[in-house]
Parts: sequence; structure tokens; C-alpha cells
Amino acid sequence: MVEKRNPIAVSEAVKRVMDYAYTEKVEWVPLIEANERFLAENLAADQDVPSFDRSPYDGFAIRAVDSQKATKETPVSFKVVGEIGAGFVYEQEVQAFEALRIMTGAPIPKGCDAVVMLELTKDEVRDGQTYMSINRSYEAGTNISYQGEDVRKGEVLIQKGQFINPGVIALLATFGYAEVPVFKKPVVGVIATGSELLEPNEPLQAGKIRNSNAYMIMAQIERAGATAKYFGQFSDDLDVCIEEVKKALSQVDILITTGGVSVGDYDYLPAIYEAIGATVLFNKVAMRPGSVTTVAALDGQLLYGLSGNPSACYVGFELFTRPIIRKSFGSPTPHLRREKAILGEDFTKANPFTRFIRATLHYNDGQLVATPSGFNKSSAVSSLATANAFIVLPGGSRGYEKDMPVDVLLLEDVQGSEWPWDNIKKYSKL
Ligand SMILES: Nc1nc2c(c(=O)[nH]1)N[C@H]1C(S)=C(S)[C@@H](COP(=O)(O)OP(=O)(O)OC[C@H]3O[C@@H](n4cnc5c(N)ncnc54)[C@H](O)[C@@H]3O)O[C@H]1N2
Ligand code: MOO
Repeated sequence: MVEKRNPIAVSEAVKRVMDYAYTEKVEWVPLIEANERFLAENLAADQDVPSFDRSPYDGFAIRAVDSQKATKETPVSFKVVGEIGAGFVYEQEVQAFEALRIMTGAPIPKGCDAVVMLELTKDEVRDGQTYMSINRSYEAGTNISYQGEDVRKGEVLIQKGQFINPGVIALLATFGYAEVPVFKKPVVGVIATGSELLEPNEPLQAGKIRNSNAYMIMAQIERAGATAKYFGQFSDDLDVCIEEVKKALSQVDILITTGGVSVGDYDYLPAIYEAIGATVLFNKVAMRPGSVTTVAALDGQLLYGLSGNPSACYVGFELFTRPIIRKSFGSPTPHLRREKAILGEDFTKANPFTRFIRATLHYNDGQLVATPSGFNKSSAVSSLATANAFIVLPGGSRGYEKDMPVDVLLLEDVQGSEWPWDNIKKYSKL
């Protein structure tokens, strides 16, 4: 007698997974290795940036008051009393009608409150002494980069859980983080199931297919920010499979299997969960593809039984595994980003369950348009390659028409673009 499974709503399934306990783990890594990781503590400024008033130009530091009478006809001359490069401090105080030659990035010397760009000065040597003259006046504060103008001491700059990109790396370096606290990447194990599977390096044989899912999932794991560990394919013997799962669980934080989760004679996963004492959180979700997605829990570890069908497997990962990985990085927004779009073509299939259609997004005159990216069965692999979003069509409809508003979930947060500036439009007369 085949077990009857009752589907639960997608949001209920997501809730059951997300409610499952997990522990954030922190490690310290060298600064450059922190790129593309997630910061494990708030970054607060323990100094002003810049930490001293400095010159933004090569030129001369002066007292602005001395320049007040300078005009084209009556230039004012300054005695050049020294020179200061970036990285050095000029200790003396600059006096009336004195100027200090200053380089970009050097601290403004005591007594000075303006910098004149080199190009706007003239210099001459009289009796072995250099003088420079200017032919206009300057306000106090001209060309000074003030202490703290970029960052004020005490400001919280980045919150815990922030994705570390090159800009964040720059900030971390600025505040002296040679080592950075980041969340540890969970190790996510992958096992493929099915006697029909060949590995990508094997020639095709009658009745067999190549194992695309294991590699696809590993790439999804890495895209989510975790570390993938491949355990190969299950053996054909249930007892051996049970041992394989136990062994894999001892080496990973999360374990994903693909295939063998439905009701076929060789679908071993339900028996394996029972044998190892795992609690099944759900084994049927009211969604397409991926209705067979199963998640079980054992002693703080989650076991994902994703579908064998590639599109179903892909969707199951993005909806239920990715957010758990992102949650372990302290992310307050662990789920795929949601946007509004309009449907690029009719989708006439009835929707008893919520559908997650692999789709390609583009903008048409500022309007985001989502078009199914190709062959749309749960077994499809081709449409995955061009998908950068899922169109979400709620269950209980007879189909959807082109131009109807839909929700989309973005698969890649940061999209590239072709060079965008050749045909830039003018939007206003200003
Ligand atoms: N009588 C029923 N049959 C099926 C049901 C059902 O409710 N009653 N559900 C269908 C649905 S929906 C799906 S989805 C699939 C899910 O099956 P499994 O997750 O158990 O996966 P398998 O049966 O092992 O394989 C399904 C399909 O995917 C291919 N596959 C498997 N592994 C891989 C891999 N690593 N790479 C690429 N392709 C893979 C496999 O050859 C099958 O074609 O069950 C339906 N059946
Ligand atoms: O799990 Mo199945 O993908 O609904 O086709």
C-alpha cells in the first residue's frame, strides 16, 4: 500500500525549515579571504576618517587671511618655508605671508586654513629663497579635507550579516582589520541516487542519463555561500545507503540527496530517514515543480531530500536550502529577493499548486518583464541555464495571460549588463 502524502503550503514548508534550530559559528580569516563572506559582527568606527585635516591637492598651504588683497593686478607673494609630503607631519606653525609646499594627502600644517592648487600659483627664487604668488583671494577652508568628513568615530558602518564586497574590504582595511570575523561556511554534503546515473565523464549508455543534479546543487551551494562536499552516488543496497548517509552526516552540517524521494520501488529516502531516526518535517509541498521535496531533521542537522527531476531539484534548493545557509550567515533577508514584473507571454496551464516557473527577466521601457525561459516540465534541464528568476504563480487558477502582474524571485542578486552608456536617453531639459 502506497503511503498517502498530504501537501502543505509552500509558506508553511518554508516556516518549518526556518524554525529549525541552528547555530551561527564564527571564524577569523585574513582580510582578503573575507571577500564574498558574511561579516559576523557590527563594524563601528573607532577613529575619524580621515583622521586628520589633509590636503586634497598638490599645492601650497597658506593662511587664507593673507590672501585677501590678492588680485590679478596686485598679486600677493608668500615665502615658501618648507615642503610636506603625504605621510609626514610639519611641526612648526606657519606664520603670516608664509606658505608651505604641500602634496595631496599630507596633513594641513598648524596655522594654515586653505590650500592653493599648484596650477594657480607662480613661483620665483630671490636671493636663494623660493616665493610663490597668487592673484586671487581664498576663503578659510578652501581645499581642505576635514578630519571625520568621510566617517565619524563611533558610527556603525556595517551591520553583522553584511555580505563582504570589495567596498567593505576597503572599509575593513581602513579600520585595521588584518583579520576579519566572518560566519563559518556550513559544509553541505550532496549524494545522488539512481541506478540510471552516469557521471559527466562517462559515455552515454542505453537507458542511462548523466548526473546533472549533483553538480548543479554543488554550484547552488557555492552561490549561496556555503561549501559543497560531494559523496558520489548511492549504492543499490538500502543497508549500504543507510551507512553512507550516517557517514556523510558525520562530516557535514547539512546533507542533500537528490532523487529517490517519491513513491517508486527504489525510492529509498523515506526508509533511510526512518532507519536513522530522523524526523520528517514535510514530504509533500503544494508547489510545482518540487512537490516531492522532503526535509527531515536529526540532532540539529537538516537532511534535504530534493527531487530527482532537475527543475524540481533546483527550485527545492533555492526555496528551502538557500535561506538556511543565508540564515547561518546572520542574514535578516535570507530568502530570494522578490520583485514585481509583468508576464512576458501567456501561461495557459491550470495551476492547482503554486508554480515556480524558471524565467528570464528583461526591462521594456522601465517595466520589468518576466518570460518563461523555455521547456517547462519538472524534468527540464535546458530552461535552467537561461533562468535568472522564478515567476511565482499562486495555485488555484486556470492560467495567466501576457502582461498580467506577477511576483518574481531573483536568482542572482547582482546582475551584469552590457555596456550601458552608448544610447543613454535625456529624460529632462535641465
Ligand atoms: N506514482 C507517482 N510517481 C511520481 C510521483 C508521484 O507522486 N506518484 N511524483 C512525481 C514527481 S512530481 C516527481 S518530481 C518525481 C520525483 O521523483 P524522485 O524525486 O523520487 O526522483 P527519481 O524518481 O529518482 O528521479 C526522477 C527523475 O529525475 C531523474 N534524475 C534523478 N537523479 C538525477 C540526477 N542526479 N541528475 C539528473 N537527473 C536525475 C531520473 O532519472 C528521473 O527521470 O517523481 C514523479 N513520480
Ligand atoms: O515534484 Mo514534481 O516536480 O512536482 O514534478
